[in-house]
Amino acid sequence: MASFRDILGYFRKYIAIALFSIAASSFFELVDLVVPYAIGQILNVLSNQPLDRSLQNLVAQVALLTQRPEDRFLSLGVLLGLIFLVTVVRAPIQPWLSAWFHWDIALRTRRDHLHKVIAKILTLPLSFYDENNPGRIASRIARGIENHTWTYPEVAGQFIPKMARILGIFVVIWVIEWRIAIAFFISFLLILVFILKDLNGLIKKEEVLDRHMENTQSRTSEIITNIKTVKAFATEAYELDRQKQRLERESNYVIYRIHKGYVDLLTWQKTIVQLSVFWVLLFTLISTVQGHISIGHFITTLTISSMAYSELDPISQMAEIFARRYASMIRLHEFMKLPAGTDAASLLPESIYSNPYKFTGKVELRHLTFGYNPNRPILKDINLLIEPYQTVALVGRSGSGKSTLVKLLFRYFEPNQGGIFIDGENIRTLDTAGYRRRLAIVHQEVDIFNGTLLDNLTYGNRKISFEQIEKACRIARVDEFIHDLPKGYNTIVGERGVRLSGGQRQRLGIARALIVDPDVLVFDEATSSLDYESERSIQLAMRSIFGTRTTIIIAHRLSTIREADKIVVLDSGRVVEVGNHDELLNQQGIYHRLHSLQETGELLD
Ligand SMILES: Nc1ncnc2c1ncn2[C@@H]1O[C@H](COP(=O)(O)OP(=O)(O)OP(=O)(O)O)[C@@H](O)[C@H]1O
Repeated sequence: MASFRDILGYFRKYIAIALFSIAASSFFELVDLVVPYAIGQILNVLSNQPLDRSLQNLVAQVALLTQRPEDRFLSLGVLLGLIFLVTVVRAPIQPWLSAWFHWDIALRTRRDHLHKVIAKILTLPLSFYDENNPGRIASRIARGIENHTWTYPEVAGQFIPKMARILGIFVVIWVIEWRIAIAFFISFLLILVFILKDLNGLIKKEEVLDRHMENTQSRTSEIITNIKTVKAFATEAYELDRQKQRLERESNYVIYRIHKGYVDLLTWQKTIVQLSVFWVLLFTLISTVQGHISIGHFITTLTISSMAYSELDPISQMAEIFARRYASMIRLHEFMKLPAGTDAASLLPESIYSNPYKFTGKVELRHLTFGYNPNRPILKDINLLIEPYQTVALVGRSGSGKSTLVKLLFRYFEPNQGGIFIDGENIRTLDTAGYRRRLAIVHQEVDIFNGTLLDNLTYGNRKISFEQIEKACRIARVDEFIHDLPKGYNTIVGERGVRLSGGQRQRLGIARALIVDPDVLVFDEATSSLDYESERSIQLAMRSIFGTRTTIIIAHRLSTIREADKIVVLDSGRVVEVGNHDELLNQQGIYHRLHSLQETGELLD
C-alpha cells in the first residue's frame, strides 16, 4: 500500500529549494505577529505603562544613534517603524520568496510526473490495456496529476507556515503568561486530534468514491468509443439510465457518507473553537485583573490567540481538501508502481542504436507453448521453420491461436515453454526495441495518427528519403488514391483530417510497414474486412512484396494465400497441416474443408 512518504518522494529532486521556500513562508507568518505585539506596546505607551525590556533596550539604542531624548514620541516612532518594516517593506519581497517557489516546484514536479506517467503508459504490458479501458486510465491519471499539482502550494505555502504561526503564537503567549499558554495549547491539541481522527475515516471513503467515479468515466468513454453500436442497437435510453443510476449512487455516497462527514466535522470544530476562544478570554482577563499582565499584554494575547483560532478554519479546510485529494494521489502512485511488462521496449532515444540488428529473416519456433493463463495453453508445442524470404500463411478456425502466435513473435508475451529464434538467436536474448524495429505488421484495423499522410507513412522510420517513400507507396498502391487527396502527401488525415476508407487505410498500413524495410513482415487478416475491389488491390500489393523478405500472413480468405510457399494450419493451438496450397488440397484435411467452404459455400464432410 502506498503511503504519504511515496507522494513526498515526487518532490525529492527539489528538496533544498522546497525547504528554503517553506522556511521563508513560515518566517513571514511569524513576522506578522510583530503587529499585534507592537500595538499592545503602543497601548502601554499611551496608558503610561512601561515597554517590555527588550523594546526599552531597542529604544535606548535608537536614542543613542539619533541623539534624541528617550521619550514616548521616540518609543512610538520605533514601534511604528517596526510595523512599517514587517508590513509595507516585506510586501513586495514575500511573493518572490514564497509563492514563486511553491508554484515553480509544483509545476516542475507536474512536468516530471507526467513524463514518468507517459513512460509508464509506454511500458505497461498489453494485458493491462486488455483489462483497463482508456477512459479508466485517463481518468486515474488526470485526477491524480491535478490533485498532486494543486496540493503542493497549499501544503508548502499555507498549511506548514500556518502551523508555524500557531507555534509562534504559543511561544509569544508563553512569554507573556505561561498559564494562558497552557490553556491555549490544550485547546489546540484537542481540536487537531479531533480533526485528524475524523479525516482518517473520510480519506477511506474518498477512496471508495474515487473508484465509483472511475467506473462511471470508464463507461462514458466506452459509450463514446462504441457510439456506432449504441446507436445501431438503439440502446441510448438504456445507456443513459445505467449512467444515471451510477451517478445517483455516486452522489448519494458523496452527500450522505462524505459531505455529511465534513459538515459534522465542521460543526464540532466550530463549537470547540468558540469554547476555546472564550476559555482563553477568561484566563487572560483573570490574569489582568490579578495584575499578572499589563493592558497591552491583555490586548496582545487576545489578538494573537484569536489570530491562531481564526487560522484553524483555513487549516482544517486545507486538511479536508487534502483528504479529498489524497486517495487519487495514492491511486496514481499505485499506477506508477505497476510493473513494466516483460515486453517493455527500452525508452532510450533511437540515436543510441548505432549498431541496429539486421536479420536474414529465418524464423524458427521450437516447442512453443503458451497460454494467457498458463494453465490453459492456447498454443501447444508448436514447431515451425520459416526460411528467409519465404511467405508463410497461418490459417485455422477463429480462436485457433494465429494472432497469439504473432503476439509472441513481437514479444508482447513470453512463451511458457520453448522459444522463438531469429537467425538462430532466441528473441528473448535480444534488445526488445532493436528487435522489433526489424519487424513490421499490418493490422486489420490500421491505426491512423492525427497528422499528415506523410507523418503517418514515416511513423516507423523518419529518416527515409522521399524517393523511397514514393517507391513504397507505389508497391502498396497508395499512389492510386494519393492524387485524390487535397494536398497529396501533406493532407491531414485522421481525427481532425480527411477520413480514409478501409482499403486506403490498409494500403497506408502496408506502405508504412515497407518504409521500415523490415526483415519480417506480418499481415494480420489484412483483407478480411474489405470489398472485392479493395481486396484485389491489396492482394496485388502483397503479391509484389512476396519474396522480397520473410512474410507471414494470417488470412481468413484463402484466396490471399494461394501463392504462399508454406501454409500452416492451426487447430486448437496445434499445427495440424503444413504444405503449399496444392499439397494441402491433396491431403483432404482441414485446409481442404476450409477451401471448399469458401469456394462453394458448402461444408464438405
Ligand atoms: N489478451 C487475451 N487474454 C486472454 N485470452 C486471450 C487474449 N487474446 C486472445 N485470447 C484467447 O486466445 C485464443 C486464441 O485467440 P487468437 O486471437 O490468437 O485466435 P485467432 O486464431 O487469431 O482468432 P481469429 O481468427 O478469430 O482472430 C482465443 O480463445 C481467445 O479467446
